[in-house]
Amino acid sequence: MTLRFGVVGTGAIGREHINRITNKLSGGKIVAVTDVNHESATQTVEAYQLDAVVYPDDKALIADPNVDAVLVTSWGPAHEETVVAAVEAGKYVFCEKPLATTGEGCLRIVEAEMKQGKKLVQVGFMRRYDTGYVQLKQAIDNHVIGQPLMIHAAHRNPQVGENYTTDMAVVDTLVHEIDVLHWLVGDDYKSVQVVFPRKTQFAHDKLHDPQLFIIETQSGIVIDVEVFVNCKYGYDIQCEVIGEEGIAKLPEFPSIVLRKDEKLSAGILNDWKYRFMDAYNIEIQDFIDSVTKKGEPQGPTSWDGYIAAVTSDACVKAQQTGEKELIELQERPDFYSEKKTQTV
Ligand SMILES: NC(=O)c1ccc[n+]([C@@H]2O[C@H](COP(=O)([O-])OP(=O)(O)OC[C@H]3O[C@@H](n4cnc5c(N)ncnc54)[C@H](O)[C@@H]3O)[C@@H](O)[C@H]2O)c1
Ligand SMILES: O[C@H]1[C@H](O)[C@@H](O)[C@H](O)[C@@H](O)[C@H]1O
Repeated sequence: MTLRFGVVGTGAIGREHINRITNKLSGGKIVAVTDVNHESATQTVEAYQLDAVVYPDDKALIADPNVDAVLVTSWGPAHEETVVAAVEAGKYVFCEKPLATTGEGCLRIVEAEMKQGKKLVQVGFMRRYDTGYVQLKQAIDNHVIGQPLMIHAAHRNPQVGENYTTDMAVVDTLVHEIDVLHWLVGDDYKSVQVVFPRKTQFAHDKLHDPQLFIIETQSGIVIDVEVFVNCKYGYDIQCEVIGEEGIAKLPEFPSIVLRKDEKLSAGILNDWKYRFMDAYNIEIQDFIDSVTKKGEPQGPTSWDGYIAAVTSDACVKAQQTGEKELIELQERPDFYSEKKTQTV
């Protein structure tokens, strides 16, 4: 069976996903597209030579009986409305982060999905599909390093644009660690505190950069994540889990090692698109395969989207108050229980 996708939002990542579904992966086909910028949608159909209908809006696209799954790659604030409408129409959804910009918005999606009686939604937290993170999780799950006690992580971008503000360090950047780290250790978050070190001269007025987030889990694991989005030297993702019996570290992105001009050197990437290229391919292939073969996506769920939204809210609040803020989640419905939710 071919999974027929309708795409809402033909910007940067929308086009990347269209390209991978059309030219790299198997079992999926783009049959419809829409974008508030109509020209972007028509140009995308031309550029990728798609046999796809261009719809005026998401409602018309969702109503197309040829659309089995809706790929939501519009701006974050538009996600909730599209996802709820698609789920109510019984369509599968692959939604880029954020699932919705608030915890309440995510809960509305959760309710709509539970009403349908089966999982329809996968959230685009691609790091769970990155080989390095998968290996880290295996080491933790197989007790190779004993109980995890601490995690040191860093999320560094070479630079960001003028429109990137202090809160975006959470909702745009830290959100990846928020998702992947609780999955890694199988624990829920309890609290967060933010420390602002001396500001780099390369950050513009509306951005405090770098920032240090100290997050505690329910079982007492302490996680520190440095978010530094004008680090200059490259795109760099670090994660080290300190356990009772050893330490497990995320592998470096592969690079040849040069011996030249009296120097020993290895390359560092400068763009997130390359760092997680394989993970994006694997996550969308997994969505296609699990929906077509098992009738349900098996990746990050709407509940994971909810956890990320509530945690993001607490992190932004902690940025503003300077206090330790509690991360208070509602009880996980049985529908999303860990046993029922297969992990990658
Ligand atoms: N998983 C990741 O690593 C990752 C990476 C980049 C972006 N993202 C997420 O993907 C989403 C899109 O990011 P982007 O970089 O492609 O942005 P973008 O601005 O390049 O593209 C967004 C597109 O959505 C369109 N759009 C906005 N509202 C719409 C609506 N209501 N209906 C239809 N079209 C609409 C815009 O016109 C634009 O073409 C964001 O939520 C972003 O956070 C995730
Ligand atoms: O939207 C991007 C993307 O999510 C990247 O993975 C992250 O490193 C960037 O900080 C963010 O701006």
